[in-house]
Amino acid sequence: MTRLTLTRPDDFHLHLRDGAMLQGIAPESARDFARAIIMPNLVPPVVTGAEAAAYRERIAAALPGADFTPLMTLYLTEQTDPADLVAAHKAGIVTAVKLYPAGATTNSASGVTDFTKVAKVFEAMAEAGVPLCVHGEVTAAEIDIFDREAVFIETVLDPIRRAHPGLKVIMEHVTTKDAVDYVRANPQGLGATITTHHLILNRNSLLVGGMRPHYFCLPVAKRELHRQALVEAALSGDPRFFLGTDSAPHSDDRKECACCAAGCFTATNTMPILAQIFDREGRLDRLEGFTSHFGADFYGLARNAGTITLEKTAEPVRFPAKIETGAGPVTVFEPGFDLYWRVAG
Ligand SMILES: NC(=O)N[C@@H](CC(=O)O)C(=O)O
Ligand SMILES: [Zn+2]
Ligand SMILES: [Zn+2]
Repeated sequence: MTRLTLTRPDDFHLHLRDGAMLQGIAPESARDFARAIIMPNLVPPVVTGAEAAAYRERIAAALPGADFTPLMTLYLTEQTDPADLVAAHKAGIVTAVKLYPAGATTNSASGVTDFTKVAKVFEAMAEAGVPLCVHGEVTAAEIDIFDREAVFIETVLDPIRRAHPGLKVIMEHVTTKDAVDYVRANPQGLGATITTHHLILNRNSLLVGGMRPHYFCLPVAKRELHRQALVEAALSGDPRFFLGTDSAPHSDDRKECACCAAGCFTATNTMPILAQIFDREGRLDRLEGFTSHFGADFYGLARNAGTITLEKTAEPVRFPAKIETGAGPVTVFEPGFDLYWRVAG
């Protein structure tokens, strides 16, 4: 197959940042994607309905004339007001709520430390049908960074889901076989996003031959067997696994330094990379479900009406190495193999 027309895709996990960075990188997502779940980890974070509405306006202003709908999230804190959250959801301002364990990742200092303090918020969300997006890593210093997702599932996520069986949960950017198995074992109200880069990277990619800051993200890439489990889940056609790129731009000066920021920037070339991966595995027929149907279905959103067409090329396709922004250059994710797919329109 050399041409493939798909329902326009959605990105169910995206960082657009703010200010000059937002201006520079938002068009990279709006080109291929119709909608995206916008992460709220700004500095300071987006915690109220009013802040989400104002952020949505700034995103719209950065994308004049674009056919792109930002789906906003609130950053859950121990002070979150359930009434404000539910009202913002009812008003169509907020689509979901994001849980960051305090200190787990970039800009997560205001996250939750004591999960019993947000029980009332979870109750209100379950009642109103507001989904909870979860950054699933524990942060205790004694837990090895490669084990943090698996330990989170057992010690935090599973207890929350048992206490609030009506809560719809999305495990964001899953990186382990443990997470894939947990989703499969729990058919009710549980989904997971998979990123583009975690389908490609294992921990060797990050560390062998020198440290690669542009491959450093959180949760960190794991052993090869985990990457294989993610590829298998993404290609399986199981509708509980869908695309959330976690495209997370940082300017090069924040990546190429002694203590580099976590995040891979994949907005520019995600669709060609995914086409290549699905094609290589002989499963192009499953790409549309993963990128354009399953996430919308899980969130209870209508599927997009528009389409995009992907085209297979004879020669490798070149992408810009960097996107220049007013906040500095941002390096585009380099998959480590030639790409023979491009978005034709
Ligand atoms: N994924 C990352 O490595 N970084 C994200 C935060 C996140 O999604 O955890 C960011 O905001 O930069
Ligand atoms: Zn995260
Ligand atoms: Zn993220």
